[in-house]
Amino acid sequence: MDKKVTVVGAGNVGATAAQRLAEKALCDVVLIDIVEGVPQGKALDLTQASAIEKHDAQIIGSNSYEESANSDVVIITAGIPRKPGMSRDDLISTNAGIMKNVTEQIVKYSPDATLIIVSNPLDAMCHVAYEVSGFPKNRVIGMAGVLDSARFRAFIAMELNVSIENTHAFVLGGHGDTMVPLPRFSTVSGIPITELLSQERIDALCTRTANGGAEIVGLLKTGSAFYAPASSAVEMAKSILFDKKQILPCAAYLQGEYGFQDLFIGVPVKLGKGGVEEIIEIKLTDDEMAKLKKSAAAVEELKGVLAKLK
Ligand SMILES: NC(=O)C1=CN([C@@H]2O[C@H](COP(=O)(O)OP(=O)(O)OC[C@H]3O[C@@H](n4cnc5c(N)ncnc54)[C@H](O)[C@@H]3O)[C@@H](O)[C@H]2O)C=CC1
Ligand SMILES: O=C([O-])CC(=O)C(=O)O
Repeated sequence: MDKKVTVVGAGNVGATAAQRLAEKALCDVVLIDIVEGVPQGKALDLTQASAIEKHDAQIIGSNSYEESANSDVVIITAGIPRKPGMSRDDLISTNAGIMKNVTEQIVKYSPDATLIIVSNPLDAMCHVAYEVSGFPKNRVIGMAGVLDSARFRAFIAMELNVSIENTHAFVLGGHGDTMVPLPRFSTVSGIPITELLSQERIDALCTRTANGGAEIVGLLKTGSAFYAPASSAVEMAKSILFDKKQILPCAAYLQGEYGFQDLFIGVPVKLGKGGVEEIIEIKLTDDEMAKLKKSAAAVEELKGVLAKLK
């Protein structure tokens, strides 16, 4: 294939993302992990499945980065997931070290790649990858808003008993407890949900969305969600690889947009061959802006934790 994506971390999110990339025949895939045998075993298993799934994507597993050379996109999922009772922020010290190490290796072999960061705490990990890579801001992007919006869409479809295909939703802000679902911009066939649901029900769906990750951690007990996270990262990769210019909520590095400076946070962006090709600034109400500021303050706090870890 003429496109190549490396997925770092061959665990739940990484292996599922590799499967989706290959089975959608989007690109060749290199799957990397530190655990010996795991990326190789999963790559071989996926290759054997391709006989039945009918695609020609090459899938290679490795413990080193040579095979990743010249990737168009790199999805970084390496790191530990949380367990019940933990917040994503509790992962910061372990995952910051892993993110630094992985990013150093990636840039050595794929200096022109666009990075899609998945590891948590997401917005803080974007800061680590951005600083360590030295990449321009348009080529370091965090996956969170696509997932959080997919959750919101699922809850809207369940509530109204309509096709999830008809739903659209926007969740902005950091990927933590303070994320900001935006009902005004969340629609069913173009109709804002504010026209279709009571404020009380909307509030309930927003709360469930903000707790969407924790709800699944509570059910799984041994780790966190991975099917929808993998789908979300692949959706972003597809828009970049095929220059689709989709407008998706992603963590992007803001330099003045929405009034924030030097901060990764979820906002609507245009994703194409150039990575983040545009940050879309929508006019928010005072209440929405206050929520976004609160969410930004939580990310700022994590930036402070990162500075102390150095
Ligand atoms: N941004 C988001 O919306 C989401 C983020 N996540 C985060 O993604 C991360 C991965 O989650 P899962 O795949 O469920 O975890 P997992 O434990 O199944 O997989 C993580 C993999 O990373 C590998 N790894 C650890 N250190 C590494 C290193 N230095 N180099 C290469 N590989 C390394 C591990 O061996 C493991 O196979 C977690 O931090 C989780 O919190 C998960 C879901 C959604
Ligand atoms: O909840 C977690 O720890 C994993 C994650 O970010 C999500 O599923 O939204």
